[in-house]
Amino acid sequence: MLGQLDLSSLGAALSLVTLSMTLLLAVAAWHSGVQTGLRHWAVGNFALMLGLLLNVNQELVHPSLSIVLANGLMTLGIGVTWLGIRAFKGKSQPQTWPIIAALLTMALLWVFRFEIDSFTARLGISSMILASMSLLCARELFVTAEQPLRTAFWLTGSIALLCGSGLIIRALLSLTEFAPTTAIADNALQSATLLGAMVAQIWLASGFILMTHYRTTMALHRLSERDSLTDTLNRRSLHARASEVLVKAQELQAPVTLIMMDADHFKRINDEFGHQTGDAVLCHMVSRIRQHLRTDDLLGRFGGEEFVLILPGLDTDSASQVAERIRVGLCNQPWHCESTPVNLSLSLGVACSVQQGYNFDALLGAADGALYQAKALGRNRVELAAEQGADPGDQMALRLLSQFRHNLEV
Ligand SMILES: Nc1nc2c(ncn2[C@@H]2O[C@H](COP(=O)(O)OP(=O)(O)OP(=O)(O)O)[C@@H](O)[C@H]2O)c(=O)[nH]1
Repeated sequence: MLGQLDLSSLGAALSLVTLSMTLLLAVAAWHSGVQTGLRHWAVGNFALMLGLLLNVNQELVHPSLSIVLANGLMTLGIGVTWLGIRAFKGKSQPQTWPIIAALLTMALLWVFRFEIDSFTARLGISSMILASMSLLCARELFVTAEQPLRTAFWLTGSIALLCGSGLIIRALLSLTEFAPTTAIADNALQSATLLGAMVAQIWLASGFILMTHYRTTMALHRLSERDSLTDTLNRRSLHARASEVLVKAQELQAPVTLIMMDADHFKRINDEFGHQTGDAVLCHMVSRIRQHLRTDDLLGRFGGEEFVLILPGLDTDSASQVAERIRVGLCNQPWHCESTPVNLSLSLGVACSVQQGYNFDALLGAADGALYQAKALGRNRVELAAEQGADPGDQMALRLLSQFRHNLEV
């Protein structure tokens, strides 16, 4: 059936599909902003389109020259696409490689046209070179990435792999009786190549757009979840994620501990060293805290210099040890502002679900009370939350004491 398809109609359809995909990628690249790779893919597709056009309309230029030029352009097109994948992944750009590959293809085809005229050799060589380029692209795409980006990477990689495999089969078939006698002869192998190229064009362009779309969506999601200065969870996402952790823990009847932390006398640091140093000290503080965390722990910024830590699976005793390690670690590793040490300490309040229950706000309130107690008792210390039902009058007295001490010390 494939052999009955009209090659020039297929060629025209392929040219139209390639042109459409090139335009689609060019429009996407135009508005791509910081997204790297799309411009390469648009340019690569353009070169590929010119190559395919020349290949199926050999009368446009001298037929023999046409085949040399067409394959050079197609090799260059896939090479630039490969550069685009590397740019998308933030890898180096060996710009000269696609040019060298294209020149090599043209030189070989020139030899097998003008020195030794062998159509079979030309078919085999061009198929093998294009197959190698496609497999190089596939290799760059089979990477471990966060979902859903990995799906887009692997989907596009699978298409590149299929293209490469198809071209290898084409090279092998060129040695058999399935080989066409000329490039423009209506033949099953030629029709299959053009149909395959058409489908691959659509899938590859869609794969690249999907990769860009998923990466943008993931970046936006991350921005909406994180505090821009410290890259910890913001208050809203901390609340949402902590609530999920608490629901799961309640089902399993496992403990969860919440630690509320507040930098001591942070206003002094701002006043003495400036706001910029204050910002750097906050980032330093977060990186020191992170040294003591496991992958499942959640760290969020609750207010200016106030942070909340959720420790799933830890009871009061184990969590207090973590809190103490964080406190001591920060005291021992001050931030340096032009070789002057900027000493910083933390007050921490610890509340565990075993005593306070699994409600986020209740845990937060209890840890906040313990934090005020730490502040009132002189700062740079860890305090445990009072048992549920403790006298609220005591809590109020502690807050007043803490404020009084703060006012005296400032
Ligand atoms: N540099 C910087 N400072 C901040 C940021 N957010 C809040 N602050 C400052 O943190 C300081 C907090 O001051 P206070 O609430 O008086 O608390 P404190 O000086 O740490 O005293 P205690 O908490 O009582 O030990 C204020 O000066 C805020 O301007 C920030 O993102 N960057």
